[in-house]
Amino acid sequence: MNDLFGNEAPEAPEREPLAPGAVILRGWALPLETALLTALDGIVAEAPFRHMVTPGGFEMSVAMTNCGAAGWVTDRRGYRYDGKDPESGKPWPPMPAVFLTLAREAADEAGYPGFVPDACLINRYQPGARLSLHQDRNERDFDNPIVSVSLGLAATFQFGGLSRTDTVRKIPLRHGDVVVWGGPSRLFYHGVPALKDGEHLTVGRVRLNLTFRKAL
Ligand SMILES: O=C(O)CCC(=O)C(=O)O
Ligand SMILES: [Fe+2]
Repeated sequence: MNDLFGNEAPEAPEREPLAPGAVILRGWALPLETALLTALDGIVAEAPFRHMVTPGGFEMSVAMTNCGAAGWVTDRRGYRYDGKDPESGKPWPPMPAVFLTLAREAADEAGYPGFVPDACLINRYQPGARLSLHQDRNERDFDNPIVSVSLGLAATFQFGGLSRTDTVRKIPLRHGDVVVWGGPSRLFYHGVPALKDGEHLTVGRVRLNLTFRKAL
């Protein structure tokens, strides 16, 4: 929206209810864009993106890395959180302050005050990459919400219910959007169908997604 002088006025981010306990905060991460992307570069320099293998032996199309005390990993042995990057044997890079602030403030805005994540899974979708319908359930307890930040190319987010066969809503997620789900929707099925090709002005030909969890 323009102000009286014809300048872009900073708008209050839109809050879009998604399901009981779940909300989309449109553009919530935009003010932190540069700080987030700079911090991400530092993480990826230490712990590069890699395509992990599912317990069933399939290579994931989404490339992943982590920061924080715990990182989500998958291999032939299963899905789990691990304090160390299996590629390097070293602890995952620490969670940057700007990540923590963003996650805490978004959770607070969504009605989950006091959220202190110890894990941030970083997903990189190149055109064609997808994440099939799943629940986030490798965390120790489900009292804390999931805070999910979208950067770069737009994607469709599928959000269903507690059962895999529940009706799935399809919501476009764009650069800077944040989705928070917890409470009654903490274990709702969700996924991302194949990413459409495109070019994002600052991020390039890719979508990045950060999911903040309290894993331990
Ligand atoms: O990329 C997304 O928007 C969702 C990511 C996700 O569900 C996950 O990493 O568990
Ligand atoms: Fe997920």
